Amino acid sequence: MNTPAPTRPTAPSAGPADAPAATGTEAHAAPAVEVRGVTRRFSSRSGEVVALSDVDLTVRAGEFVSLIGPSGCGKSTLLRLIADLDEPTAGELAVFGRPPRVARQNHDFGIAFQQAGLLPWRSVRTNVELPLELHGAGRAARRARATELLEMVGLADFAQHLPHQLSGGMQQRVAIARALAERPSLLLMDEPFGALDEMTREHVQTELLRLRAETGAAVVFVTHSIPEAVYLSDRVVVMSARPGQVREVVPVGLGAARDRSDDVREDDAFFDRVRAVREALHGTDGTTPRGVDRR
Ligand SMILES: Nc1ncnc2c1ncn2[C@@H]1O[C@H](COP(=O)(O)OP(=O)(O)OP(=O)(O)O)[C@@H](O)[C@H]1O
Repeated sequence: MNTPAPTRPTAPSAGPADAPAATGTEAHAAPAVEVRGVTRRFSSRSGEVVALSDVDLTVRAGEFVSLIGPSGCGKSTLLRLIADLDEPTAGELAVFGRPPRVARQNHDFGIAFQQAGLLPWRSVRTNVELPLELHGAGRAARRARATELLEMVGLADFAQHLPHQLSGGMQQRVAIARALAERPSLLLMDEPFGALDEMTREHVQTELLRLRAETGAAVVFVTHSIPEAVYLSDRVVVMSARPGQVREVVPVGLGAARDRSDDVREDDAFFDRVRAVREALHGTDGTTPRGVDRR
């Protein structure tokens, strides 16, 4: 069961006009992601589910955008459409100006999901090398890139370990390193830190900000945590209960990712933005929707 559908949002604005300037190092003419009038219906024996209804969203190159909303409002569905793991019933999507399928073939994006999804029989190093191996990179190039990435995520000393010898947070860092292996200009992340304890989670959030500043990649990040969305993002896209629509877009403006230290979490500006996202989520009944975490 989901919370009752809220009233139709007033003028949801997720377009380029309100997006901050791209912060990435790589200049792209086209936005990282463009979603125009996207609807996704699922049919099953028990009837039809409208997961997304007429969604518009633009994510600029180098921008960090979080998607937050009640459980079942279509966040994962939207991410899967961007990643070419599914197709819309209506509407159009583009990744750097190209159809998602072409973007996938060009390795324009990397994906990290809640489960780190590492292959248990492969070492940390060879897990990170996997996408390069699948796409035909030579051994020396793979090794060099994996070494660089493991240093970047602070796991150079664990290259020979197997995944089960690492903590959950370390495994998630390996998954992020793997997602970055082919230098994607876009990272698609679906609750990547959802299974981590609070301290580890804050640590990997800070790490992700640093990596994002270093790589200049745009990020689309699905989360249930309001503070996580605020800490990480340039903008937070608040979605309504099913059928998922963009209810409101909250600009965060806590400064450039590379300058955002842990102390930001104690700032008045941070609490102010947390409150703004919470209010956008509340709907008409004043309660936090199911599946959204106030912590
Ligand atoms: N392959 C599918 N077949 C049928 N229904 C689906 C399918 N995928 C998603 N749905 C439905 O679409 C709706 C949106 O699902 P989705 O997983 O995108 O929501 P979500 O916002 O990511 O949820 P949560 O926050 O709980 O992870 C749900 O009602 C779900 O049951």
